[in-house]
Amino acid sequence: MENRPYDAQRLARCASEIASSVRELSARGWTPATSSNFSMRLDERHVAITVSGRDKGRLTDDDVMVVDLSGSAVATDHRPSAETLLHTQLYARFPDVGCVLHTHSLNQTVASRLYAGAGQLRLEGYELLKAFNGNTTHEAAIDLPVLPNSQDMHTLAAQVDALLDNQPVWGYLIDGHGLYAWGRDMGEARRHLEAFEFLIACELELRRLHA
Ligand SMILES: CSC[C@@H](O)[C@@H](O)C(=O)COP(=O)(O)O
Ligand SMILES: [Zn+2]
Repeated sequence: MENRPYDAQRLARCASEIASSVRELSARGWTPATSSNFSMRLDERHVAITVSGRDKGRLTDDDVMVVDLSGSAVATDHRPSAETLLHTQLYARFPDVGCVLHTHSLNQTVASRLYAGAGQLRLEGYELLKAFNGNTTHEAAIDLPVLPNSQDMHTLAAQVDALLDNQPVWGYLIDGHGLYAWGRDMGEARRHLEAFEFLIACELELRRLHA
């Protein structure tokens, strides 16, 4: 058996968890045209992440590879997600982060366009705010940041770093692009992702109704 610098059994479990979760999210239409990327922490130095360009609706365990915290591929010739740096920066900065999910749903993308000027979308007064750690009441508010898009990952990562310096957040939108959300494990990251998606949809619907 080859000697790998990470636990191969943990990789197998994470790859399976990522692939099945991603297929579910894809079935909801949140990952059009091969977009979106997903990862889980393997250990202090390694991350399991989706291979770049794969069809997320048909994702298999083999479409998940390993990178180190600088984003370099480990023990594989596969190319990691083009947005790997946006994942690894969270793992490097927060030892508690165990899973990062990035999707391109219609609601996320439309909201990112509408609120890019304001730089954030305020989510306030919703029972579902309790899906985020630390919130115990609907009488709360979360400002979901909206960052300018860039094809230069270092530019994007610098914007995210500045954001994380200023406030505790569980996710952010990128203008015309999509949503990043994370948590301590897949369950928590999905809860955050689904809560953001639902609350964003509520805000868009209220705008449509001019409420
Ligand atoms: C198919 S366009 C979307 C990509 O540019 C990117 O934003 C994305 O989410 C997926 O990139 P990937 O390299 O497959 O992880
Ligand atoms: Zn993307």
